[in-house]
Amino acid sequence: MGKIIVLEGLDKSGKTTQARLLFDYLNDKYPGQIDLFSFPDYSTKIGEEIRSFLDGKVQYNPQTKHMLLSANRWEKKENILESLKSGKTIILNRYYQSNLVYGLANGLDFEWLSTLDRGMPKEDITIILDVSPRVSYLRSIANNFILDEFEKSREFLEKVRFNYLELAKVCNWNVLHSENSSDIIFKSILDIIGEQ
Ligand SMILES: Nc1ncnc2c1ncn2[C@@H]1O[C@H](COP(=O)(O)OP(=O)(O)O)[C@@H](O)[C@H]1O
Ligand SMILES: Cc1cn([C@H]2C[C@H](O)[C@@H](COP(=O)(O)OP(=O)(O)O)O2)c(=O)[nH]c1=O
Repeated sequence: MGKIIVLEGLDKSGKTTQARLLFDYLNDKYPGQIDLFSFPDYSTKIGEEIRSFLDGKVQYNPQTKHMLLSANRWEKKENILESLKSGKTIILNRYYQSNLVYGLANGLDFEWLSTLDRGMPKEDITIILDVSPRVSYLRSIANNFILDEFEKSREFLEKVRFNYLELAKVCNWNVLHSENSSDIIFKSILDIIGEQ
């Protein structure tokens, strides 16, 4: 395969669930040939800083937040390139697309946001798991999740969803209705990546 597949969507849209299912499925089919990366990667120093502002423990202006979110990907550039060089397929649970849609919703400029990730490996396929902010919220409270700074406002999540759907039209992103069961969504993902 040797592809970069990006899973995107609102918080609690099912990205982690589907990334795991896809990893297990592909890794069975192509043993040792699949890597999975998630962003934000909270395990690094920059990741810890991201966790702190998402938890409201430190305050930054939107530019600084989105620069840190981008820097967190640059930290992983060599790891991603290494995987690609060895011919592996990479599944990304969020990538630069998150910074575009959330950054726009935070009032930042599209070109400025795009530049932050310019030079990072380009994806082959982007799949947006589309759910309404209401479903995102209901899944959060059903699981007693604590809402982070970006998840607290329904109006903000409406903007993020709008941005996903608008950018999907011009950026060739696949939009998948994701309020169905995990099984149905997973089958559609396999269809999109041509692995059915
Ligand atoms: N298709 C689905 N239908 C109902 N609940 C789901 C579905 N997919 C995931 N969930 C649940 O929603 C919550 C968020 O899922 P998760 O995969 O962690 O989303 P994300 O990574 O996008 O935040 C979890 O509790 C998960 O079990
Ligand atoms: C990776 C990334 C995430 N985000 C936002 C989306 C989410 O609201 C928030 C945290 O990501 P999230 O996927 O919700 O992390 P977790 O599920 O582990 O809590 O950061 C950006 O704005 N830009 C980015 O580049």
